[in-house]
Amino acid sequence: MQSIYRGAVSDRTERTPTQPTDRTADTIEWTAADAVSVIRVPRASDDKYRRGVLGIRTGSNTFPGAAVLGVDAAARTGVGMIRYLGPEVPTTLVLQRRPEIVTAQGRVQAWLLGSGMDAEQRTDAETSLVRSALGEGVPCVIDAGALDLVPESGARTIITPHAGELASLWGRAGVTVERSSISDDPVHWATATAERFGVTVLLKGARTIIAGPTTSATIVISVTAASSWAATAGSGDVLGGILGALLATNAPFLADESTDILSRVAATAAYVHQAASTRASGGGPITALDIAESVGVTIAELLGQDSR
Ligand SMILES: NC(=O)C1=CN([C@@H]2O[C@H](COP(=O)(O)OP(=O)(O)OC[C@H]3O[C@@H](n4cnc5c(N)ncnc54)[C@H](O)[C@@H]3O)[C@@H](O)[C@H]2O)[C@@H](O)CC1
Ligand SMILES: Nc1ncnc2c1ncn2[C@@H]1O[C@H](COP(=O)(O)OP(=O)(O)O)[C@@H](O)[C@H]1O
Repeated sequence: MQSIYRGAVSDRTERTPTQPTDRTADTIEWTAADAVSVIRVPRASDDKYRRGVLGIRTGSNTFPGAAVLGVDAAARTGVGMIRYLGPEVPTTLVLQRRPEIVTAQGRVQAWLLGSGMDAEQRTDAETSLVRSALGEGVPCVIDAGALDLVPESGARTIITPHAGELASLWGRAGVTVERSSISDDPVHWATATAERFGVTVLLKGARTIIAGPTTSATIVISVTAASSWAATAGSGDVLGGILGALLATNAPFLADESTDILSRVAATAAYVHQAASTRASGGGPITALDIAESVGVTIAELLGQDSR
């Protein structure tokens, strides 16, 4: 497999990612080395803008915590800047937790949209702000309460539903499918969703499945959690932040729609999330914020293993 990063970013990313070996059926299990090949290490010539700016429209006055969790996770994944542009209550909480966050509008290289939103309660103004982000043409992550807008999204979109949210997405498209059917056959449903909606799908669960829209090069990737302590409220909001940051920092490489780059970035986010969960857990219970807080050191360990 040829690295799409060849000669592009840093010494670390100029190598060819490992050829995945753990194939079962048509699915590849993502490895630490695969994940490292997608993590962009800053260079001396970088500044905050060159590293990538992530725009985040998440949270609501009902679910402000989701915004805090996603922002914190994104910041710890390593991104040049985060612009958080949400309602008043989450904005206050985000700034209390992370004073580094910029709340002014401006250019971004990727968007994270929807965690902690409720599509039923979203105001027209909020909906049009999400639509406007989707229309900018930069890569987007669509989660939770913005998933109803997937039919309006562009090709460079990654959606991050759990099985229930995916069942609702199909229901809105006129196809009734039970949540349990999706959980029973996530590879089928992730693939079918990618084809039907023309987006990259990260279907969350104990075994997370990533599938891209149909091309001859399409691969289906799985990321299997080492334990299930991450099945806790807000854990998916943390994943959204990790993914958004990885998208923003990989923005220069995302223009080529003929590659599986979006799937690789999504798989890396799921890998970092499960590795951070494992590290934070140490075999015991964790909170979503524990996962976010262990992301930085988890990435450091992944990069360190790679250099040995
Ligand atoms: N701290 C926060 O602000 C959090 C916000 N969150 C946000 O909350 C929103 C809703 O996400 P969800 O995935 O929870 O919602 P969903 O609407 O996807 O799923 C709710 C489903 O769970 C079922 N359910 C509810 N309570 C149950 C119970 N006690 N036992 C069994 N089933 C039950 C409901 O019938 C429904 O089918 C999203 O926007 C999400 O991002 C969540 O991520 C949790 C943390
Ligand atoms: N049984 C499980 N074992 C391991 N990880 C899980 C399990 N169930 C869910 N997860 C992971 O936890 C996260 C849950 O996300 P989500 O369902 O969106 O929760 P929330 O909306 O509360 O943030 C996802 O990353 C998912 O892959």
